[in-house]
Amino acid sequence: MGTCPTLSAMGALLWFRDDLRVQDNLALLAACESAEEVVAVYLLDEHSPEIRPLGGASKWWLHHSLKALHAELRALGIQLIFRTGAAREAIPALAKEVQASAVFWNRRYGASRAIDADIKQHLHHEGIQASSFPGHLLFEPWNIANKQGDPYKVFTPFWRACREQPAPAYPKDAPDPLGGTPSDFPTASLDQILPLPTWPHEFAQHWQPGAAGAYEALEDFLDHTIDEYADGRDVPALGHTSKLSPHLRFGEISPREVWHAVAEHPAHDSEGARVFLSELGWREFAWHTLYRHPDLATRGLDRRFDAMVWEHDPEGLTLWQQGKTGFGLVDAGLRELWRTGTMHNRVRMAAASLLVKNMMIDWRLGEQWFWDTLLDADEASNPFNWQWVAGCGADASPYFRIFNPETQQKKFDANGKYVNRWAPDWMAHTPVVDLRESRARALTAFDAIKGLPR
Ligand SMILES: Cc1cc2nc3c(=O)[nH]c(=O)nc-3n(C[C@H](O)[C@H](O)[C@H](O)COP(=O)(O)OP(=O)(O)OC[C@H]3O[C@@H](n4cnc5c(N)ncnc54)[C@H](O)[C@@H]3O)c2cc1C
Repeated sequence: MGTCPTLSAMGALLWFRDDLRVQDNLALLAACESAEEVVAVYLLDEHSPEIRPLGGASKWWLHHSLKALHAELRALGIQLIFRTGAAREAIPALAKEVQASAVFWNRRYGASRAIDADIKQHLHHEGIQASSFPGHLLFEPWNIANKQGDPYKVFTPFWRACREQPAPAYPKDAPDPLGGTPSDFPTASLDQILPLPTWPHEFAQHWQPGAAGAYEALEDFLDHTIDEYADGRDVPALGHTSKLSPHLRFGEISPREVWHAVAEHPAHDSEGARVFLSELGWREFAWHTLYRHPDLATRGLDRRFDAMVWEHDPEGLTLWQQGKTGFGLVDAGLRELWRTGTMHNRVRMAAASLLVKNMMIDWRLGEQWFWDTLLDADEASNPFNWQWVAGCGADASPYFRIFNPETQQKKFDANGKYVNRWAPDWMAHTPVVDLRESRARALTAFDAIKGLPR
């Protein structure tokens, strides 16, 4: 197509969002099957009110992930255009600019659904076909409900209901390359739309964004770790988890691919496989909860928590963010987070509990810090898990169950390997709270709201 200013009569626009892959990408397949020419776009939307602007760590990941996707699409004969703007205006305008006869995308499940619905309507009005496909979940949220047709509020029956569904669709291969060279529409550069943040010095030592990195992580997990997962997943120094979360977050691999890779593995009947799939179930539960509660990041599902009186403690928050709380496991986790863009799940729970329950700092402030620093931060799992720890979420840990960070350290890092790796100086910091007193204070605060309506 060379420098052709528009697509041919049967050209399609493919809109990438949280699905940065060519394998098992239903929108990409449909576009390639139905159109003679395809042009793709990634729109960085920081303007639409329904969109939560990405945190710094996520931008680092996204930059590298889009670079990898750009090359993969080129090999298929598809140009990936980079733009910025509010999607309601930018996508229909781009569809017109390239004279696309159809626009394809994979679904989103948070507040941004409203944007997609508006755009679909607008495009139809303009005589442009708009088609959406199952996105980054195993089961569409509207298909999982209890006998009364209500969404599940507790994980075990939710996951049982999911497992009773037909297995998630078998993953599809990438399409064959389209004939011809990719188009040459005007595009911003990746550096323009997503300049790399300067602070993540170490991320590249730990991560390889893009589908190749995702498949490597999956293979490594299946070859070496799945057998150890059930017991090892709770021990931060072992690293016996899949490290798939940022890859899943940006859709470089689909959960269907992960599901079927486990199902086909010789260990598919093992405890490790069962527990691992149920962790994918928690991811699913978080997204299904967001689907019903798009305000998950700002309001506790348990409305009693609207009345909770939190401490105003900016200094305490800073000490926590910097990993200087004087509690080894928590400090190690927060420094691991800053340096590598991740934190082990067990430590996330202990760190969040110290902030919310012992320090009595609003869970939303911790959630925002994780949003900015986690590479896997997503709009469902992050607030869902913060609410879980705080005691106001779905199937949450009750407010009165307060993690003791010292006991957690003794239990899950008995030899000190993890703490010494990330925060060897932790003892130099004065503990930010007295554990016994702060626990009593938290319980009193909960007593004050527990009689209110949920
Ligand atoms: C306070 C807090 C905040 C969190 N924020 C996020 C977040 O923003 N994004 C995120 O993906 N996970 C989040 N988690 C969940 C969990 O810590 C990470 O998914 C996990 O540590 C990622 O490592 P892994 O890929 O090696 O996980 P594995 O143990 O290998 O699990 C496999 C996959 O299951 C999913 N998963 C596992 N546990 C959970 C869970 N509790 N909730 C949702 N999905 C889960 C992830 O996609 C993960 O990649 C949070 C947990 C806590 C306690």
